[in-house]
Amino acid sequence: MVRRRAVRRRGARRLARPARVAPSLCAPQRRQGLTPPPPPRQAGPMDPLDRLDATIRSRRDADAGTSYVASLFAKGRPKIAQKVGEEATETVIAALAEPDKLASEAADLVFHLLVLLADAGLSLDDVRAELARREGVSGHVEKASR
Ligand SMILES: N=c1c2ncn([C@@H]3O[C@H](COP(=O)(O)OP(=O)(O)OP(=O)(O)O)[C@@H](O)[C@H]3O)c2ncn1[C@@H]1O[C@H](COP(=O)(O)O)[C@@H](O)[C@H]1O
Repeated sequence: MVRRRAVRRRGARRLARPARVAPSLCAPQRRQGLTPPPPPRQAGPMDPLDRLDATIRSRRDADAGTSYVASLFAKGRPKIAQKVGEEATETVIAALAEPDKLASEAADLVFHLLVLLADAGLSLDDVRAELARREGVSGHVEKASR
């Protein structure tokens, strides 16, 4: 009887302890990328991209003499689209020849792309929604289903 109670107590202690996974099982899993990714960073007013997107849309009726974004809107969509093309080319050149300039060129590209989206009445949220819709579907799988 005394022995059975001791066994029961040991069992309860074992249940109360958090489950441990041997480190030898964890490490290879992490290396193979099988552990879940960290939670996504929350977008919102503190995100520089969201702030930029809002600033760009707020320039729609601004003075083209004082606002570069307003001057782009005033020139029209073909000119904005041309700027996106130029910045994309500069980004590609940086990636291949001047990697230290890649982040800066990518910022120019994203900035002009946001202006183009705004001119077409779209925002970063529309791009987010499209990317969310695609989430988890491999490009290979999507292509094969066409
Ligand atoms: N992030 C940017 C940003 N990135 C790049 N640029 C401008 O984009 C322009 C690109 O220069 P280019 O020589 O390629 O183009 P360009 O001078 O128009 O020459 P052309 O194509 O006309 O020949 C430069 O004037 C850069 O300063 C930007 N201008 C503004 N912003 C952001 O937009 C906000 C609003 O800007 P304003 O509308 O000017 O108040 C700013 O507070 C910034 O946060």
